[in-house]
Amino acid sequence: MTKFSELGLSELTLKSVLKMGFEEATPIQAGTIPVSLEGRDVIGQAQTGTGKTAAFGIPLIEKIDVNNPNIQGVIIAPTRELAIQVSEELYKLGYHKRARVLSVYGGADIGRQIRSLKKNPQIVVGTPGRLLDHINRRTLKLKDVHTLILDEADEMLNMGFIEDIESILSNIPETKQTLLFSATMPDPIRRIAERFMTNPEIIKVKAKEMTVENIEQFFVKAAEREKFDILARLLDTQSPELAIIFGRTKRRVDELARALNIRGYAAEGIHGDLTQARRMTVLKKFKEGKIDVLVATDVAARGLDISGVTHVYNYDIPQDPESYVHRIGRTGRAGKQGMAMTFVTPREMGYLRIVENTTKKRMSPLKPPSADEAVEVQQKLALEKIREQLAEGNVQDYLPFAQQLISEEDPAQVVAAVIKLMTKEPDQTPVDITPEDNLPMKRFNKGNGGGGRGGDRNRRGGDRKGSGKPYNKGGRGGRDSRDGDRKRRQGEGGGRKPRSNSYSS
Ligand SMILES: Nc1ncnc2c1ncn2[C@@H]1O[C@H](COP(=O)(O)OP(=O)(O)OP(=O)(O)O)[C@@H](O)[C@H]1O
Ligand SMILES: [Mg+2]
Repeated sequence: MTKFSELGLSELTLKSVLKMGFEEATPIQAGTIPVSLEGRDVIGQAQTGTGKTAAFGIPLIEKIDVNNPNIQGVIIAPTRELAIQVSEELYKLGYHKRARVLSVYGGADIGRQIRSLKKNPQIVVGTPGRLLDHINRRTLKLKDVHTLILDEADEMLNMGFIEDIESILSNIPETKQTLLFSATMPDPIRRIAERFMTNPEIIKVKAKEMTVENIEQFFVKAAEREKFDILARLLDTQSPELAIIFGRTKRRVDELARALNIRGYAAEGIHGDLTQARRMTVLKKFKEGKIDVLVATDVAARGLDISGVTHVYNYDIPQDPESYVHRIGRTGRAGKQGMAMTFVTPREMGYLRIVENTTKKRMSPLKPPSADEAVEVQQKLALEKIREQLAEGNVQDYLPFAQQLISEEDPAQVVAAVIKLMTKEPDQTPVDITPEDNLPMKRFNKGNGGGGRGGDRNRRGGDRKGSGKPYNKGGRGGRDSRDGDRKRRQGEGGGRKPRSNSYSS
């Protein structure tokens, strides 16, 4: 175990790190911080929730010259919410040093961002589209940038952001240091990444499995039409503190959120077609526990660090193993426990095996609870609440009513009625969820997923222009648009990408 005090950090940075409550460096931090401080290019790979943000953030803060008012570090992240979160963490890491950090992302007032840029931030965290927009408007001056960081690098290269990233890169001095981090780094993507790095050191935290051990992983085999009732029962029996439910498409997310509301759950959806204001409100409510179920597309799969997420449900099995790793990684962070449940239709079992082969971890079959079991758990929860209230006392104001009821009725009947009122009974209100097709049967041979992405109903064919380069054939046009402010371009939308299922760990 390495303590932060042993990493040779400056006093001010160390003070900020300790103020954040970090004492011991996680393995990826201990592995990459010294190499990054030497100025080497680094590719860092470690499991979800193991502190990659500080792993790249600390060396960057160390390298900021606070007497230089110009931008010195640029961090690119695939989604707006992640850009905001990363900028907040960098702000904390640079708190005592007084490093100035700004986030820029689509869907927000560009005029205000331009005014903020004039206040001389030293670190800018942004989504690719908006960063490029600022470069084109000449509102982002990059001549003093010495560090470029790509968080979730594989995702951005995979998504068709490669052109944007190359354009951003061409505006940054060649002498810069480049750092790339992700929990997943498929070989073909890593090779692309290495193209724009100089002799990078690859630091991979060795782990038996690609997912963290403290997430219990289950699969639920169910027909498409059964999924929703099973989900509701699972929510009732597992009583998550906070849960994220991932759906395949935006329509799916909207329908699930609505259906959950109808059945009495405090749920809201988030996806790339919502306004940025709406996305932020929903996320804030979730973080504050005002809603306890967040329904999301993969827009929320990468990087988001929300404490209290105890359960992740994959209502639809993800199409890539990488997506699975990141989705379930929203729980079980920083050493906490988590549970992940993945629904799979009988015909999609092949996908489940591909995921397992990649993560090197088997999911256990989970028998869906029956309606009776779900009620029983809810009744027990009601009892528990009553016992807690009794232990707390402070019920004298209610005693006269209690005495009145008991004088009129059989006491057992009275208590039974109270428990019934407090029990969330199974709600059979019909809900409307459009069935999704099974993912297409996959033909795959060793090391190559090879399958199409035909199952995605929401494909936006022309999302991004293909560049003719490998891995950029329309990117993930079919998936959620991460940086939704970008102009839709004309172009091929094949969405096929060669994919590797083999990892060298
Ligand atoms: N050294 C540390 N000691 C204790 N907690 C830490 C330490 N480093 C980071 N954390 C906390 O761990 C959590 C996860 O960190 P972070 O979001 O950086 O993970 P990550 O590796 O980037 O995950 P992902 O792959 O999902 O992006 C955060 O809440 C962070 O504050
Ligand atoms: Mg991260």
